[in-house]
Amino acid sequence: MSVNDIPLSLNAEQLISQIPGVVFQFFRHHNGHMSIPFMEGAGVTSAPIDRDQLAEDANTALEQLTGADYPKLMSAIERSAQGMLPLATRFRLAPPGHKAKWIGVSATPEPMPNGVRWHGIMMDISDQVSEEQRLRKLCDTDPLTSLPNRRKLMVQLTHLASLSSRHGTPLSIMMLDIDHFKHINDRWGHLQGDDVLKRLATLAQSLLRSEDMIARLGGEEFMALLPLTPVKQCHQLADRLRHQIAEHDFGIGVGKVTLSIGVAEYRCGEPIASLIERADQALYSAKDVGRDCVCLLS
Ligand SMILES: Nc1nc2c(ncn2[C@@H]2O[C@H](COP(=O)(O)OP(=O)(O)OP(=O)(O)O)[C@@H](O)[C@H]2O)c(=O)[nH]1
Repeated sequence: MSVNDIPLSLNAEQLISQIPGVVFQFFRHHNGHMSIPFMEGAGVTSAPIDRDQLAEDANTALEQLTGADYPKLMSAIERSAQGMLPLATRFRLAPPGHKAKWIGVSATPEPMPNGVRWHGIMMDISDQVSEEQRLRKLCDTDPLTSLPNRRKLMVQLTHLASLSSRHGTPLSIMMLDIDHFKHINDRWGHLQGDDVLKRLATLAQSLLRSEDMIARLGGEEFMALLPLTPVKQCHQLADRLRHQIAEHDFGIGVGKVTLSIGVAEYRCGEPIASLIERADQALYSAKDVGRDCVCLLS
């Protein structure tokens, strides 16, 4: 008997109940009313689903989606309807008392006289999303200090500079470098040097606001981004940070770890490289005038 002779043991309905996902039909009326007239399958949520209710009205259920997921899903539906393009998006499903899951949706639109109808599938993609998040974190994080790395900082700086240009709001940066770090390594060993970097990262982060970002650029060099902060305030903050570091015992005695800091403020529309260059020059000046100080180039 060939493979083709083996009778199919499942009909379409039985098959759908076996797949790890949901097959659905979604309808959006021209007046905005939404419904899910057909939905079969499993594995998307362990919470009970009122299919009759969804067949009547899906608006109420969709409005329960968390955070930005509802507007994101609505705009994906709108784009798909406008261009008759495939719908492909994801959202979080967090029914009360049940584990939150990431659901991936993929559907094809079809114009109808009174609206648009989609046929598609939904699947639990929670494992895939947490793997993506783990890899993204790995790409963006300095492994020693757990601070954001240079790559993450440049993305954030680009974003903040564009906001600052658009709204005319201040943005300052600090370039920080540990003084004579080579001596610390030579005198107390590399492991102790690593420990200084880790403790300094934690301390500096605790002294900044949650909307600020401090990143490790590499070696003993760090950069902090301070949105909505004019350079005068940034200078004061840098000085406070410098003091706290100098007075802290990093396990090798008070006063053994000091920072030189260069500060600069973003000039509306300037290239990011030139802002960094000014902060860098200010840092060189701080080193030149004797270290353990903050410099600003006018
Ligand atoms: N422990 C440790 N040391 C590092 C790490 N990355 C870079 N270094 C060391 O940091 C030292 C930096 O030395 P330099 O560039 O001469 O700077 P410095 O000694 O701080 O001198 P100034 O910046 O001029 O005050 C070198 O000895 C590097 O080996 C790290 O991840 N861990």
